[in-house]
Amino acid sequence: MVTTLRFAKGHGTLNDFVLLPPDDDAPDLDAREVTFLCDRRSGIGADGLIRVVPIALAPEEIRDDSGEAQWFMDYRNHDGSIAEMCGNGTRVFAKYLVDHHLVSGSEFDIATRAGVKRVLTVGDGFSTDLGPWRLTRPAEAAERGMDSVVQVVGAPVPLPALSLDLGNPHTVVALPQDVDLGGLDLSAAPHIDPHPEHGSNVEFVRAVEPGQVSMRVHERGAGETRSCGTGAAAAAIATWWWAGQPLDQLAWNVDVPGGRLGVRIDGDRVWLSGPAALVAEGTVTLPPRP
Ligand SMILES: N[C@@H](CCC[C@H](N)C(=O)O)C(=O)O
Repeated sequence: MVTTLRFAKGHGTLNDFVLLPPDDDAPDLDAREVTFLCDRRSGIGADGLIRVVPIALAPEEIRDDSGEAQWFMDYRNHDGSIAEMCGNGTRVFAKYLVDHHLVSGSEFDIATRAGVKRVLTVGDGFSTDLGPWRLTRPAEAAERGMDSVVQVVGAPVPLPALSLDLGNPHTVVALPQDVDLGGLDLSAAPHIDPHPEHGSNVEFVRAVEPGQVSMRVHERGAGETRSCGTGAAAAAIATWWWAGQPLDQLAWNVDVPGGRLGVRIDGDRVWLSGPAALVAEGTVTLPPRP
């Protein structure tokens, strides 16, 4: 049987996504089909895939916890694995909902596997309440500021890192001044010790000035990407944590290869803001199932 799907393509600071519009008849995609769609040569090409799912068709555990949300962001990584959350994805998802008149007003909720997220329209982009953040290993983080080490090609020695949970897992490395951020080789996954049970996104961060960092990221399930929204939030929170949590430094600019993201730390919650763009719509035919 030939399956043809409608799709849209979008990005947030060059973290790019294939979006599949609401479609009652669309089949559940397996990992092979997700990787086909995300492949940059044989498919459309993207860091991840987002299905736009009416809340009534979302899995029961998502529906039960969906509050006012009318839409579920079903997120898959480039390799077909499921991720709990995608910060840049929430803005591109919001852009799709707004442009297709699927929501009204300038504030609305979207359901994700990491809970309901409120999105606000701001300027030419969106701001998302990513919700609560937490230190993955608070005792070690409080005592030493670090809880793991990361080995990466381009750094001479393993580098201390801090693990954070933003709904999805992050390991943030503060780059020493003598290691060049641009010189790191992120073509292979950095090695984390101890290895997180469910894997981790890994952010390499250079503090530029108070309230500003530069970052590169290796994403779980996708490899190096030009941006990661939850990663930017983790990078800002970790840098703020290492600085002693100063109350006059709650707003951060995070520069990534794909542009600039804003992060605002609000107690145990965190907000992410930035642009979102839709660049194409079309149809695509899936390879036949074996
Ligand atoms: N790019 C995203 C994060 C996508 C999921 C991540 N790769 C994971 O597996 O947790 C973002 O903008 O947050």
